[in-house]
Order: sequence, then structure tokens, then C-alpha cells
Amino acid sequence: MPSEQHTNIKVAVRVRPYNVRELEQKQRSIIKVMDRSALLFDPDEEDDEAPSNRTATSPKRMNKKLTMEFDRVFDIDNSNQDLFEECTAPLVDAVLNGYNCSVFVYGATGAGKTFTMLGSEAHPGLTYLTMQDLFDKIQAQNDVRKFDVGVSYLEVYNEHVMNLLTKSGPLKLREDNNGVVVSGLCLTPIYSAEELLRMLMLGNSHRTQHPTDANAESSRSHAIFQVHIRITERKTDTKRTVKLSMIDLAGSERAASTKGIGVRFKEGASINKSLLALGNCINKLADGLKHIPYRDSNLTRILKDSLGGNCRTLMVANVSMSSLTYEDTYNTLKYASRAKKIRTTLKQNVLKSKMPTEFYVKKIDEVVAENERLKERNKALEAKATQLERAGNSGFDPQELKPWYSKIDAVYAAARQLQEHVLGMRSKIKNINYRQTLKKELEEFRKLMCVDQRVCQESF
Ligand SMILES: Nc1ncnc2c1ncn2[C@@H]1O[C@H](COP(=O)(O)OP(=O)(O)OP(=O)(O)O)[C@@H](O)[C@H]1O
Repeated sequence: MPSEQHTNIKVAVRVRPYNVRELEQKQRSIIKVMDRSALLFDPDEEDDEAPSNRTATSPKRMNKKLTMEFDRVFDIDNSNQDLFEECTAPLVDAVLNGYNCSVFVYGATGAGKTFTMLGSEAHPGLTYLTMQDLFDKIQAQNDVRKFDVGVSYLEVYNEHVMNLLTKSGPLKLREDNNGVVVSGLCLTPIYSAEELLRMLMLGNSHRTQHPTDANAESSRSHAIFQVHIRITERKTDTKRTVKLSMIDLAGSERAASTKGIGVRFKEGASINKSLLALGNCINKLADGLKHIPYRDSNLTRILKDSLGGNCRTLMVANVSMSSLTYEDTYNTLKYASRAKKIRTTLKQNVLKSKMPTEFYVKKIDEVVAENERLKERNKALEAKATQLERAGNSGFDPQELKPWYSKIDAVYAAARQLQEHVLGMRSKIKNINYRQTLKKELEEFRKLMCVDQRVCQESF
């Protein structure tokens, strides 16, 4: 039986260094990293390492002087590699052990979410490092396990769910027994790390970006990169399906801080609406409430299983240390503190694929054998009854036969029940075989569709 454990969402905070604009404006630092897991928000003048940085334009000091604890705090000199080694490499092991995992980055525009998730050529981000590690580990286990890997890359832009890997219209979300499903989304099969990273780059190039005041290359959509892996144990044919999701959320800035107008304002409003819905879900989950309003936005519908489902989740809260982003940083840290309280339930995903049929075949053999045995016993009892009847005709008391008659009736009833059971089992087997045939055909069809799509993609 797969075991079940409860665990809290892990929250890491990453502080980014000053950018040129912040340096030019000589802003004071509103974050002081205390140690590996604590920071001081809005420190006192004497805690402030650069008091001379204060200018007349600096926002008024609020003196919150809040000490906040997280699972890990990464300071300005920590690299993407540091985050990978401490936070996402353990998730790769968990995925290969059959647990769904999610990583999402949260923070204001320009706070370093995309830098953390995607990085650059010189500083590869978490997605790149994690995928590389995943494929290295897959390669190392190839002798004992077979891996089928498929990826999808979606963006939620103005509440529309778009496929970043193929050019198609908005996709619809629907719910089934396995959770929220994106209708018409076809996974792209992947056979190597290079191919996977190519898909990632292709998706990134399709992502909606526009400059804002705070970030020249601001991502205006939420991006969800998912790797679906079917792991087959070569020895036992036991299968597990697991999912690793890497989510780069759009900036959580207040609409006013980016001064958007027209289309940009609509974007900002939509981003804020979905992040507000995310905040509501985080608050309710942290309070342990039963009803969580996932349906309030497409983003929260997609993140449902990462937040409240069967998933090991890591949230990276990105913040800048500059007082220019005082409110946004404070809000991000408040969100992150709330998220730390969310508990998820972890179950190892195990799907026994061939077992049920074998199991039922064995069971039917047992039932048929039992039926034969009862028939024999029945025959013997009938013969005995006839004998007794004859004996009764020769002066035997018929009352003595009564218990034998009821025994015979009971045997008949048991035999009838077993026969019904056998019929039931046979129809179950038929159903299973039929379902398996359909599944195979569906997989073939999907593969064909994927090949078609890739051919189309390549020819564009
Ligand atoms: N830790 C860091 N070290 C060095 N540079 C960084 C770091 N974090 C972010 N930057 C730089 O800051 C700028 C903004 O970062 P990024 O695009 O990642 O922000 P973002 O949070 O994704 O913003 P948006 O929500 O607008 O997309 C980029 O030029 C990026 O290279």
C-alpha cells in the first residue's frame, strides 16, 4: 500500500541584489539576512548596513523591524546553482520515488522570478538545472526502470490558457477524477535532456513579455512547465505516473506601481486578479478551511494539486532589498509566511497495470475449482439421500432426512452464488480487456496526433 504523509509547503526567500535604477536612486536596504533561515524586514537605522544611502526620495521608514523565518533564506550572493542543490535536487529524487512535485516562484515584477526559474546562459535557472539532473538520474536507472517522458508548457495570460509549445487558441479546463485537466492538451514525448530543454526554450520564446517601468523584459503571464513521467519497473511491470511542475508566476506588483495603461492595464488587472485568487486560496489553506475557492481563476484551478493536493511543493519568494519596492516586498513576505502553513498530503503514485487481470484470472480459477468440489459433494449427498429414502421406504423415519435436505439446499444455494460470482468476474475481465484495448488505441492516436503536431510545428 502506498504510504501517506502530511508535509508543509517548503518556502524559500531569495533576495536579489540592487539593480542599476535602485543603485542610482541610492535606496536603503529593507532586508537584512540574519542567517540561513531568518531575515529582518525593515531594520532599524543601526541595523541598516548602508544608512548613508538614504535620500529625500526614500520612502518613509515604517520601522516594522519584523523578524521572519522561512525554510531557507538565500542572500544576494547565492547562485541559482545553490538554490538547485538545496531546494530542487531533493525534489528530483522525490519525483523518481513516485511523488508529484511543484516549484513556483512568486514576487513583484523585477524581483528575480524569471532569473531564478530560467536564468541565463551564464547562470542557468532552476528549470534548466532540475531537468538536466532529472535526465541524468533517469539515465542512471535505465537498466531497472523504463521511463516515458512527456512535457507540456502552458501560459495563463489574461485568464486564457495557451499552449506555449504549439500555436493554438485558448484551451479549456475541465475536471475529472484525476483533478483539473486541460482539454485538448497533448503531451510532447521527450527522449533526451537536450530535447526537453529545446522544448523549454521554444515555449519561452512564445511567452508574453512586455516592458514595464520596473522590468524591461517583464513576463506578463503565468508560465507552467510540466514534465509527466511514467515509470515502469522492468522486473515487476509496476507503473507509476508522476508530474513535476515548474511555475513562473507573473509579477505580483500593485497595478499603480507599473503605471500601465490600456492593454497593459488590463494585463496588470488580470495578473492581480489571479494572484488575488491565489492569495485567497493560500490564506484559506493556511487556516485549514475545507472550502478553497480554486475556481476563482484559471491559475488557481491549474495550481490546485500543487497547493492542496498530493504534491511536494516548494515556493520561492523573490524580493528585492531596495526600499523602492517596500510594499511589494512586504506583501510577498506576508504571502510566503502564510504559504508556509499550508499542509499537503503526500501519496506515492503507484499504478498496478497488469495485476488486476492476472488477479481476476487466478480468482476465477479458484472459484471454478470450488464450484466443481461443491458439485461433487452435492452428487454424493444426493446419492446418500436416495439411499436413505429407500431405507425410509423400508421403515426408515422420514424426519431424520430433514437436516440432510436442508444441507443439500444450502449446497445448491452456495453453488448458485458461486456461478453468479464467476459470471460477474468474467464480465469484469471483459471490461478490463476492452478498456485496455481502448487505452492502447487512444495512446496510438495520441502519438499520431503528437507526430502530426510536431510535423506541423516544424513546417511553420
Ligand atoms: N539574483 C539575481 N542576480 C542577478 N541579477 C538578477 C537576480 N535576480 C534578478 N536579476 C535581474 O533583474 C532583472 C529582473 O529579473 P526578472 O526578469 O527575473 O524579474 P521577474 O520577477 O521575473 O519580473 P516580471 O514579473 O516582471 O517578469 C533581470 O535583468 C535579471 O537578470
